Amino acid sequence: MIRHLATILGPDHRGALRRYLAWLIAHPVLEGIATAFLVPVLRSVFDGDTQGALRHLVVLAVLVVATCVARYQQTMRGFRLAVVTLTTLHDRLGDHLVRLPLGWFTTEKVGRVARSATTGTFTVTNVFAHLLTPVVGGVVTPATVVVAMLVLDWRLGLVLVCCAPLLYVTHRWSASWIGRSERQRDSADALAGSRVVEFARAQKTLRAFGRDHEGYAPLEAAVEERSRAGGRMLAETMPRLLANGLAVQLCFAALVATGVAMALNDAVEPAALVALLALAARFVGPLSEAAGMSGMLRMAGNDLGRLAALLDEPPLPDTAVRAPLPRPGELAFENVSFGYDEANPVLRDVSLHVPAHTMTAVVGASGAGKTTLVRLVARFFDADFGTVRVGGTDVREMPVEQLMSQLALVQQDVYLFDDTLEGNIRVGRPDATDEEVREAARIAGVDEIVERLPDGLGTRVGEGGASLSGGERQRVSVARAVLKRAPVVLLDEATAALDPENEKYVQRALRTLMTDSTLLVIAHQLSTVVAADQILVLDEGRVVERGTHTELLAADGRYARFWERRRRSRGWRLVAQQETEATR
Ligand SMILES: Nc1ncnc2c1ncn2[C@@H]1O[C@H](COP(=O)(O)OP(=O)(O)OP(=O)(O)O)[C@@H](O)[C@H]1O
Repeated sequence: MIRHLATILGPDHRGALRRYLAWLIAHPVLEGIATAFLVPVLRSVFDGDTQGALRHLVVLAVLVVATCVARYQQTMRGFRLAVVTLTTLHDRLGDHLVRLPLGWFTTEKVGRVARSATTGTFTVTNVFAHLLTPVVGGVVTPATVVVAMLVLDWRLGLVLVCCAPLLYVTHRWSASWIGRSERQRDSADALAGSRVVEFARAQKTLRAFGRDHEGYAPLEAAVEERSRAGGRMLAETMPRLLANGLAVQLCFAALVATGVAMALNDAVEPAALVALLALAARFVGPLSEAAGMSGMLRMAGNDLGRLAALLDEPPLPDTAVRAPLPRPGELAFENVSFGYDEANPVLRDVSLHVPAHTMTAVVGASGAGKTTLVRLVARFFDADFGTVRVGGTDVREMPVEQLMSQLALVQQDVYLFDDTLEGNIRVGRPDATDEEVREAARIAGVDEIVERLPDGLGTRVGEGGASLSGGERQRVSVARAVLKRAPVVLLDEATAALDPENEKYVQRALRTLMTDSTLLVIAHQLSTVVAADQILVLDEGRVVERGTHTELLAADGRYARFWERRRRSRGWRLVAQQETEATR
């Protein structure tokens, strides 16, 4: 747990954490010694030794003051670390997330981040404020009492030493059970949470097929499992917490029995026995309190573990030194192989060269690896073998920020912020002038959307761009790319979202982009394919054909068959093809 706390607080606060831990241990040690001093005080009082009692009382007073100082230091330092966590954890999480590879952000992982950002922060502050003090005290105070007891009366001390393994084993046994059932409940919680989100997202589909009033079996199953896991956790936790408490009380009973037997055999003075039992009470009290908290501590440990694992997630290897770009705007793959897992390669020995200011269209069946190709350029993931070059330089040898300044990405699932249209286009280049924003909007056909909206470019688009159609959202994304004027544009053309109107604007934007940028397009529109300088046909992760439209048609291979199929199914699109050819 301490290792997790060190990870969560970060290197800047490790020294403060160490000092806090030192006080956290010093306090119960001093408290244990102060309690042990009660024995000589009480012995002197029972023996009628006033001088001795006074001497011991002075030492006791000094120890009590030292204990108070330690308690103050420990509380204040714990409080400060809790405040540090509250104020910096979200920043640290944010800083860490921006350094993770983009491919890391799956729905499940994003859900984990959201939960860690909320419950994790609460847990860390709770650990500092309420948990560590009683739990550390619950172990260190009794340990000090055992040492003191061995010094004051080795026989009773020995009883406590013999009790230690029993207490340890009971604690480990109950804590591991509680930890396990808490992990099961947490997984059930996470599953139920993601099923609720899935259910909300699936509403359109469920209603379209009239399935909305039948319930949603995966959600119901997840909710049921969550309530089962909650019940199981309660049923498994309570008896084990009670067993913990019972073990502590058994140890105390053994101590009392031994003491009484010793007193009956005149092996110890009754007065001394009372003093020693008073000390033994300090052994039992903190232990019982700590035993009661062990469940909470284990749960907090799991929470901290998850949060620390998130912060330990390896970031994208990055370099600080800007690399020279010997061939600006050029894009190349050299014998690149990649798989999301080792057993299933998705790209196999792919080599390609996209000269600056040209357009390359990638076509291929669904699952051929087209999107993966684009992801490797933007370092969503790094290639397993081979090299991806942008501007003639290996993408791994330039800082991520430099790489991103070279790229503009237009994806199918465009994310728009709950901001104005203008704000969303400006994401491409925040310092662009108003005139440049308007020009980018015009080129991408956003001005045509603007005319229909009440506040023009100042109209808010709703969360995720909810008030725009799929094609309109992609036009905004294209406008961002136009505004960014990046040397390389990676465009995953929308399939269904482009009606002829949208397609016309995207084509116009592609022509504009080509004057300044190099384009790698996952092409779905025949007009885009025909307009490309080079077409790559991808099949099961390999480039199986490459050339211009005319060359590939003449080769009468896969591309010719792809073209024929698409032409038949979307014959009317040939009009667009002719238009495009006419404009070249
Ligand atoms: N994040 C991921 N994790 C694991 N496998 C993935 C991931 N993304 C894609 N894949 C798998 O990699 C293969 C290639 O996917 P990719 O999305 O690159 O194909 P594509 O040619 O773009 O397909 P489509 O045209 O349908 O979008 C597919 O088998 C897919 O299931």
